[in-house]
Amino acid sequence: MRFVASLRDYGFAALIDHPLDMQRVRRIYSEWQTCFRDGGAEAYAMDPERQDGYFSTERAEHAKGFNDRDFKEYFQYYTWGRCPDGLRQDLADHFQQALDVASSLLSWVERYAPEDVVARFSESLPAMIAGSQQSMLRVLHYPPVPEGRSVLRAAPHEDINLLTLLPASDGPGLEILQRNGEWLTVPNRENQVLINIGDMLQEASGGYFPSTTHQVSPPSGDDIRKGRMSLPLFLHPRPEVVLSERYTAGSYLSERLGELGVVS
Ligand SMILES: O=C(O)CCC(=O)C(=O)O
Ligand SMILES: [Fe+2]
Repeated sequence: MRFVASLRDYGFAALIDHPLDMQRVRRIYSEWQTCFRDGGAEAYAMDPERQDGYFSTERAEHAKGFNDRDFKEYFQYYTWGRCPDGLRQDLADHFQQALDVASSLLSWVERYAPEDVVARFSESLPAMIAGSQQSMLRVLHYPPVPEGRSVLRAAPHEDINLLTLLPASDGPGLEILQRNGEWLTVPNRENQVLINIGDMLQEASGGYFPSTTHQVSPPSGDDIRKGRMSLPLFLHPRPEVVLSERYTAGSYLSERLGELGVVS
């Protein structure tokens, strides 16, 4: 099946035909753009313990191994977390719909993975994320690049979680690192949804599914003064889920968050 083959080869796959409401995604972009611009998110400053809320450009993570923070601001939404009232419904609805899609995708991954890889999974992949309180939706805004400054929008990194669902952004910039060491620009088709493997699925599959390095490059040419919005959903297993002999999802996550400069 081509979807699973692409995940195996690239760590990424694109879905064109899917049930996600992309009109809602575009509405989320426009309403949150306003919220970030008006300072409405600032009342929800991120909680270092719980990790929900608003991360300003000063609080944003830096990729593992990088000292400079990415030039971005974002809001981390959890089903149990804080959110401005008027913006909650769309996030909650999108979260639920994307979670359902992700569950189906994970069952495909399992169906088309080789037997010896499936035998490693301590439970079925959809069951790992079912009822998890750790899955998180991130409303991301990359501000226009200030004149004369060179910034990283998202430095090269791998996602920590099991699987990520990334609906089309409102602008280009995403690139993935190919096995030949060259960056590949991912076409930003309006209604597509990208799926990528995170480190936890790489760990649980004994490396069969690669967690591919990706980055968001700064804009150039006419786009230089444009901001960019995106909306990744990071699917996390329940903390007690055994990923491998070395890690549970919980032990893995706390080790990795320490590396991102977002927990004290
Ligand atoms: O903004 C994007 O397109 C990708 C964001 C991303 O890779 C991340 O937040 O982990
Ligand atoms: Fe990422």
